[in-house]
Amino acid sequence: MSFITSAPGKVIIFGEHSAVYNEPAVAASVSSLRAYTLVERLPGKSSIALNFPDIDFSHEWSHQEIDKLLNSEHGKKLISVAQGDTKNLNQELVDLLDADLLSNLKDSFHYHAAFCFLYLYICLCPSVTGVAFSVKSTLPIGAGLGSSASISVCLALAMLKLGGSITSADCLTENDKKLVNSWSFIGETCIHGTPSGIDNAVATYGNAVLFKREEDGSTDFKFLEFPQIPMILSYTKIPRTTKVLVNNVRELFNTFPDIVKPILGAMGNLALIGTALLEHLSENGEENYSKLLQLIRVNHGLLVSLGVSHPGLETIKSLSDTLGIGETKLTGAGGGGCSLTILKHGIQRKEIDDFKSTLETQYCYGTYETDLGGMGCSFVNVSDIAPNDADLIRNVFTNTESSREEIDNALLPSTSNITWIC
Ligand SMILES: Nc1ncnc2c1ncn2[C@@H]1O[C@H](COP(=O)(O)OP(=O)(O)OP(=O)(O)O)[C@@H](O)[C@H]1O
Ligand SMILES: C[C@@](O)(CCO)CC(=O)[O-]
Ligand SMILES: [Mg+2]
Repeated sequence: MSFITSAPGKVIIFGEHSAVYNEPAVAASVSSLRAYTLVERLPGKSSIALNFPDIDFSHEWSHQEIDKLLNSEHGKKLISVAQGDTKNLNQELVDLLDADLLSNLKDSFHYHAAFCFLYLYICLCPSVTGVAFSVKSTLPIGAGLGSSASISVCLALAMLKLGGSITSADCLTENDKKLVNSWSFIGETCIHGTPSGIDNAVATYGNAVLFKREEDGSTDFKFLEFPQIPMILSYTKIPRTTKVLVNNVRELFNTFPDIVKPILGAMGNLALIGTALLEHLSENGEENYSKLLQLIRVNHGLLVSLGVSHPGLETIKSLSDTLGIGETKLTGAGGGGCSLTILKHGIQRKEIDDFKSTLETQYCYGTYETDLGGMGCSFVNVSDIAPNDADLIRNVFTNTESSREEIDNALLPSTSNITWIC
């Protein structure tokens, strides 16, 4: 029964934060940055173990601890209600998990990851015991590239398989992906409270989407096709959490609704106009491309007005302006984390390298060049991997120090020997 699940990170091109207020937004998966979850039997044990080496956290719940919850009348009732609701967390179940299974973790940095894991486990495969889940990711964590959504998708897919809701062997069906998307939304809700659902939708389906959350909590999205856009992702390494930033915007909204609503509405319009430009990027000579760049600048300005930028992000923006290489906006929740610079046409490699090396040497920031789009969630059975490769993979999951290159060589769709099922 050993298998691995995987899901990509994402870049929001237009509409972070406004997406939470039901405005349209555009995002694409990042093909080279992904999370992976290895699911294996725990020989001779009946506990449930989670191993999150990226955040230096592991935990094991005994069968007895979990059974106490599963066998109580109150617990059974709450679980059955929660199993039927993929829009909201069941607060009574959350309180029970907090009091019983998460009490030692409540105030720790690890709480939200453990909470996401446990809520999904209790809803999706509570009778499965004697299993270990190990999560490894090449995404920077808490950086705006959807690390929380990619682990939520990996865990939801793994647990839906273990619980028997997903049985497909050769490909994931539309219905399978719908289940993964719905339950990873619940995982995202555990981690950051009020997600729009855009990050988990992109991590589930891959590609690029125009996304909109509706008033009733349902979501609507359309896949977009556009050519690769030359871009650089810069990572300030300034930590922040999406939960806090989304809450800060909520407070601003509540204080000045008449001011903040039109800003969010402008972002939504910008995402729609940006979509039309992306879909016709190579038409009208340079006109559509330069309009796209203008919209990137406007979107960043609107995000600054909501208070979700950071001096570190402004450093990147001001360097890209000074060098005249393109337009920069923060991406994801902001407050640190990453920015996205879309390069002007005709920029030379040397100019890009100057930009990157200044950020890396003067500010110790990281940079990524990655294509957008590509495969969403996927899985592979360990029995279908050549024994040598399987050893390499186990190493990656057990060695807390494994580098991005080692993880990519062992697991990344484009560089490993694995045939992922998607
Ligand atoms: N590899 C990982 N291992 C364990 N937990 C992780 C991992 N990646 C993400 N997480 C969880 O997700 C949290 C970060 O999620 P958060 O939403 O704040 O940032 P993000 O998803 O990286 O950025 P954004 O939401 O702006 O795209 C971490 O604190 C942790 O709880
Ligand atoms: C800030 C936000 O809009 C994007 C985070 O990547 C939150 C969300 O949409 O869930
Ligand atoms: Mg997140």
